[in-house]
Amino acid sequence: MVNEYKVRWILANEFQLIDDCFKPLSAGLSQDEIGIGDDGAVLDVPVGKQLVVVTDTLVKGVHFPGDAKAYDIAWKAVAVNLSDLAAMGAIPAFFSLALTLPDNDSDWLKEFSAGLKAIAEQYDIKLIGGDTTKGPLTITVTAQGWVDKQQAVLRSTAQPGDLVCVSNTIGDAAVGLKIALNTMSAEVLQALSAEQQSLLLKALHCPQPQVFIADLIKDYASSAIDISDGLLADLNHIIEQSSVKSAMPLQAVIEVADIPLSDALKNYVKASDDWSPVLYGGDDYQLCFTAQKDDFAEMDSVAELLGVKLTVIGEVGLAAESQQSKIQLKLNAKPFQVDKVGGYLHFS
Ligand SMILES: Nc1ncnc2c1ncn2[C@@H]1O[C@H](COP(=O)(O)OP(=O)(O)O)[C@@H](O)[C@H]1O
Ligand SMILES: Cc1ncc(C[n+]2csc(CCOP(=O)(O)OP(=O)(O)O)c2C)c(N)n1
Ligand SMILES: [Mg+2]
Repeated sequence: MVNEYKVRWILANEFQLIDDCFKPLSAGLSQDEIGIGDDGAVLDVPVGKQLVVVTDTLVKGVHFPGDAKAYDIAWKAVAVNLSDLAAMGAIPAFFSLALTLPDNDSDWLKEFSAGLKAIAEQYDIKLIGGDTTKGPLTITVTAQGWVDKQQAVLRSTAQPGDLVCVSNTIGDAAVGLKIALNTMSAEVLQALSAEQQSLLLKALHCPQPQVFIADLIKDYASSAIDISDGLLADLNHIIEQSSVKSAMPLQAVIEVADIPLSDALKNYVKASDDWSPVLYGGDDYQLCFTAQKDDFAEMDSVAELLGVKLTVIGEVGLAAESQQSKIQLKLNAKPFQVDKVGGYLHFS
């Protein structure tokens, strides 16, 4: 059945909205390609490459606070998708945008399209289409990228003896969320300078997807995942899927003290003795990957040239059959217990 509201919305606004806000982001396709304006986009696939397709949705109140800025919402909706592509070792090329809006607020849309433009320019990707409907604010982005044939990096190919590594720092966005939602005690908040608080909020609202190390991941990582649900939960996907694929019972032994923290997070952990944002906070959009020991030094030196810090936090090994958790945590070499291992769950 035709949705009356959608029809009204489309007739009144959609074409103007698309022309004004989104069509400019489609510029730069080749003469043979078709972007925004027809029933579908038509795109060339470079010779020798495979297409990698990812999609993620952001919902108001679930993925971002109700008072988040339109610019930041747009940035994050695209960033989380580029993060998935980077984890596959793929270079992003295009994205499409399914937008559900509660009303036609032109100031909000201008800000939203400025955020889209900023991230599209930063990572050289083109908007190739989408859909616009009326309803509770929800943004779904689908992104496409390329990887050399059969070189995509999977979650399921870690091997015993591999190092477990992460990019940059972990836990910033989860503590940023505590600041945004005002759920941190005044005492702990005092341990963070104003500048540190604003860096943590930036990590939450404007994550930097690790696009620039996608090629390195492709060339050196034995498996990879991006950290959206939390370090332990996402590493657990690598361990579980690699155990199935290799038909070996794998585990990861992680040294919590080696997990790279920003100065703000060091202050937070010191003041609160709470490791949960680091271990299962989520929203990091850093990469967690495994690599053979012999490959790490070379990979790390190239990453450094690209301005990305890589850190070894543990090692993959064989688990005892009786072992309950496939991730063993240590803090300064002593067994470290946490209340839960799970990360963010939508239906818990
Ligand atoms: N509604 C769905 N329909 C089909 N596949 C889905 C759906 N939701 C998730 N998936 C697939 O399940 C896998 C895991 O999804 P998810 O946990 O969202 O991964 P990520 O953290 O990388 O976004 C992915 O391959 C994803 O494409
Ligand atoms: C208002 C608000 N509450 C909670 C969070 C934390 N949060 C929401 S969803 C999520 C996990 C990532 O989202 P998901 O849809 O699971 O992404 P995917 O794993 O599919 O990439 C986290 C950490 C947030 N970012 N904003
Ligand atoms: Mg997803």
